[in-house]
Amino acid sequence: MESFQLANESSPLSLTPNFILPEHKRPHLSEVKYLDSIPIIDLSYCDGNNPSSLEVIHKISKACEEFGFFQIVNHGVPDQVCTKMMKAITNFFELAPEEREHLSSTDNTKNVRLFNYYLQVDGGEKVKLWSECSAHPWYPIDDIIQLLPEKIGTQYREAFTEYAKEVGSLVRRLLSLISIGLGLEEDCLLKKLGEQPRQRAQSNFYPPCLDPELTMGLNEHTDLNALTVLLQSEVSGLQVNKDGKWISIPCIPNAFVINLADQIEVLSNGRYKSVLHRAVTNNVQPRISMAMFYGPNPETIIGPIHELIDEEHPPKYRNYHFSKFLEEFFNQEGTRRIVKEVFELPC
Ligand SMILES: O=C(O)CCC(=O)C(=O)O
Ligand SMILES: [Fe+2]
Repeated sequence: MESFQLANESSPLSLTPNFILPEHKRPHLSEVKYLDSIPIIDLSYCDGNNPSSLEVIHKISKACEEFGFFQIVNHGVPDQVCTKMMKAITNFFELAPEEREHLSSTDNTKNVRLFNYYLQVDGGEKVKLWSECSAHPWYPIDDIIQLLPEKIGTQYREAFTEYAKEVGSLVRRLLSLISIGLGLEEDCLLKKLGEQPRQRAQSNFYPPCLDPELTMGLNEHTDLNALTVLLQSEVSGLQVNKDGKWISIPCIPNAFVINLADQIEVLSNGRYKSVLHRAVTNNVQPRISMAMFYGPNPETIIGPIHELIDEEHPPKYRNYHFSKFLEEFFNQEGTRRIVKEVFELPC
């Protein structure tokens, strides 16, 4: 790949000191585990109340308790819909910097924006992360299309419209399987997350880096929404924290990585986990991922679901408007965010 230039920079990306993390923030790649990974769940025979569905629900429930993450195969989203989406994102990040720079903004209240994460390290200095991210809502798609150069606008519109429709159905299906796994009515989580959900897409581009040990693509974080459906290119880089150790997530063609985010941890009263994950860089190939975030509307009240509270399981979190959660999340920009903990009740 030719050298990459971040949209908000004036020269091609290189490993200058403002990208180099202090020792204790580095990925320490030699300590990462490559063998045990998150469960891979086949959704082929999972519809209605047949015995194989119950088995799948059980696997999902176990994965949600133990890992907060799983991959799904045979999920019903046609391969070509995913391929087209990946191609459109690739073309987007291949635009010349001057064709993307008008999208670049540090204002995190902007609906559509291109940005580069940073980490505030000791002494207040900002270290940039080795990635560029583009975020926009699922609907209306015109919010982003009108800002894209004509030559990729049509392609992006077609790819994303189809992709968002498919992922939307998949999310509803997953939310019902997860609800059943929690012993709830199948539409419980969908209803709790409410009308007009906050649905945002984020594509992440990680250019190759000369020394992946010195940089991070995305710093460790949990997702702030309820459920994330992640599509990744055929290059690994995603790592999930399990019992304090980082494990690498293998790339499986046409699979999705599903991760539970903070609002499901709260709704499930801590039974299902929203787990720390991060993306590391590599020195060979660029990597692309797209996260489809599904969360509540800012006006929605989130708190542990009544049916999941009893004497043995007292509420772990207080109820809050999701807007308060968002406010706290954005206030912690640049740090290793600790957001859901702010809403925890004393035990
Ligand atoms: O690139 C990845 O695999 C992870 C992306 C991610 O965690 C996110 O966008 O929240
Ligand atoms: Fe994430």
